[in-house]
Amino acid sequence: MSPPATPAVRDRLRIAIQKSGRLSEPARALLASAGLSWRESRDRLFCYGESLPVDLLLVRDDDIPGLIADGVCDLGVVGRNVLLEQAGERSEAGLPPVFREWRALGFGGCRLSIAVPDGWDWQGPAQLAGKRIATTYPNQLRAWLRQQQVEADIVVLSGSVEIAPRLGQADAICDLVSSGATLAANQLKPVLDILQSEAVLAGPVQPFGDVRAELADLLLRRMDGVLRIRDSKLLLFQAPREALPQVLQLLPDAEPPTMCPVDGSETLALQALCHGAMTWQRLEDLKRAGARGLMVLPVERMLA
Ligand SMILES: Nc1ncnc2c1ncn2[C@@H]1O[C@H](COP(=O)(O)OP(=O)(O)OP(=O)(O)O)[C@@H](O)[C@H]1O
Ligand SMILES: O=P(O)(O)OC[C@H]1O[C@H](OP(=O)(O)OP(=O)(O)O)[C@H](O)[C@@H]1O
Ligand SMILES: [Mg+2]
Repeated sequence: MSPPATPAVRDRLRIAIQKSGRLSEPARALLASAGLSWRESRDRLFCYGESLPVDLLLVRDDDIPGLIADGVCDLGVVGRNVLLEQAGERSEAGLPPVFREWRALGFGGCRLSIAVPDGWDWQGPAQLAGKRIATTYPNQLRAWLRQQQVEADIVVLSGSVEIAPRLGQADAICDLVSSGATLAANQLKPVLDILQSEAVLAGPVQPFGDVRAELADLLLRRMDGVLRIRDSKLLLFQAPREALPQVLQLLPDAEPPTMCPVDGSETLALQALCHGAMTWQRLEDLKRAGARGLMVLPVERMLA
């Protein structure tokens, strides 16, 4: 691992995202929603920013924290699991922190979990004492074992961790779990989560000392706007004035609605920005409460 480089003065911001994999498309979609567009290079490893001086570097996700540490990239979209693992590696090596989580991005959700063979009668972490635990996340596992005051052997693997107990390489594992299907297919059960992970925007610990600070601020403000309304919907409908209390009770997650009378009648036309899920059940409840002509529209952007 190279020492942190003094960040070069640059007038463009460079963001690293996963080239291909789980975080690749959602990361691009999020950045595009924040108004970024790019001219793709032929090798598709570098995309030149057209709408703003913000370029993309397409890389393996594991390389992203190191690229930030080396000052090659300014920001990156990476799983919290990867970011913390590499932060742990630096800290074990006595190196100062150089990257950190700037924002949680709400996709790529998974857990880093301890899993044991189905047949184990799980009593708690003390049961792992003296056992071999296979993982690709040795730094987080080591820190967690230390916290639990449990001494166990960490077997570091580069992949296919779930098969280790069946191959006799380990007694338990510590790996990413989402649906749990991979564990089940390998006769393992999750017993403890040591990390809740999701994709994050990672950036340097030290603020940028040049024009990149303004660019990063602008990008963050836009991303926050996108994240805030990602699941929001604009609800349009009409309702008799007398039904208003019941209708509004069904919209606790809405911004104060805009209302206007329809042709001087006792009917109101309403427009409400709702941040929670707009399920069929909720629409049916609204209709029962007196709402008519309900229309649910997606919201693309919002400036606070
Ligand atoms: N089963 C899962 N469900 C949801 N998210 C996951 C799952 N597995 C991993 N992730 C998240 O997605 C990130 C990227 O996973 P992916 O499998 O695409 O990475 P990879 O195989 O290491 O890719 P690369 O080729 O870039 O190294 C993980 O670091 C984690 O944050
Ligand atoms: O709980 P689940 O929904 O089954 O997901 C968990 C699996 O997903 C990831 O593997 P991936 O499919 O990316 O394979 P890889 O680790 O070999 O890249 C992770 O390493 C687990 O093995
Ligand atoms: Mg990887």
